[in-house]
Amino acid sequence: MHVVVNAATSADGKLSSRRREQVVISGEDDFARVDRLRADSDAVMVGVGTVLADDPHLVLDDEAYRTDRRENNRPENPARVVADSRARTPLDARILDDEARTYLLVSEAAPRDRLDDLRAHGATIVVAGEDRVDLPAAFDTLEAESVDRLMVEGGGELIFSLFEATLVDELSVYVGSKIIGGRDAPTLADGEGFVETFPELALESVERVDDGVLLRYSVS
Ligand SMILES: NC(=O)c1ccc[n+]([C@@H]2O[C@H](COP(=O)([O-])OP(=O)(O)OC[C@H]3O[C@@H](n4cnc5c(N)ncnc54)[C@H](O)[C@@H]3O)[C@@H](O)[C@H]2O)c1
Ligand SMILES: Nc1nc(=O)c(N)c(NC[C@H](O)[C@H](O)[C@H](O)COP(=O)(O)O)[nH]1
Repeated sequence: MHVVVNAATSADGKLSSRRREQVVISGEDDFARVDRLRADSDAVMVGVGTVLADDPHLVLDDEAYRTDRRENNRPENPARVVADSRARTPLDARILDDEARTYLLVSEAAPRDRLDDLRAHGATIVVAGEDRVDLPAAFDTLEAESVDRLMVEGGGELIFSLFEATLVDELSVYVGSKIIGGRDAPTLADGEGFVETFPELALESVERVDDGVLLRYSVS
């Protein structure tokens, strides 16, 4: 599976404020680029922290992309994937509507009755890992479901885990021209952090977009 991580950070590397509420960092052109990336993917993934903070919809904005996918015998929208160890996704989350298929990756620690409720709201449950989602195992299941190209939209906890598990092939970061600050504000890669060996990136391109900079890296 090819995994592309995309995120928008402030100039000081934050994904949002210390209140963990969504901050709009991208401009119009960057959001259009994100929509294109989604359209080119079989599935779009976030962590449950992002579902709880932003309630994202994760479907395509541009009708032309939907039409194009339909004409190519693909689902109108990419599937949605949430890493959600304890099945905390709210039953009224926007990702549970019927506009796209939604996979919830959970661990064995997720309460059974909660999983039944989420299934009844249309979710496809994938159990992988004892206490936390075992991402490599869950990705094998997604691959068996024809997810060959996965786009990850954050947040920082999930992105760190993906780098830790060496699952990332490409990273694009839009760096917007604002400062958010806050030692507890989420950054691009949170988690435990690396201390001895660090994932190395190869810078592929640098481009001015809106009022910021788009950095594209491949991961060796
Ligand atoms: N600017 C951006 O591009 C952008 C993108 C997405 C999110 N955000 C912001 O990021 C914040 C949310 O990020 P976050 O880091 O709190 O949450 P997150 O979205 O990274 O979700 C983390 C949660 O995922 C679950 N999870 C399950 N298995 C996991 C695993 N193996 N590794 C890691 N997590 C696993 C855990 O419950 C964990 O708490 C919000 O404030 C949101 O607004 C910004
Ligand atoms: N590219 C990008 N630029 C931003 O400035 C920003 N705040 C996000 N945040 C990502 C987060 O996951 C959002 O919640 C989804 O981008 C919302 O997606 P929807 O429009 O609801 O489909 N992403």
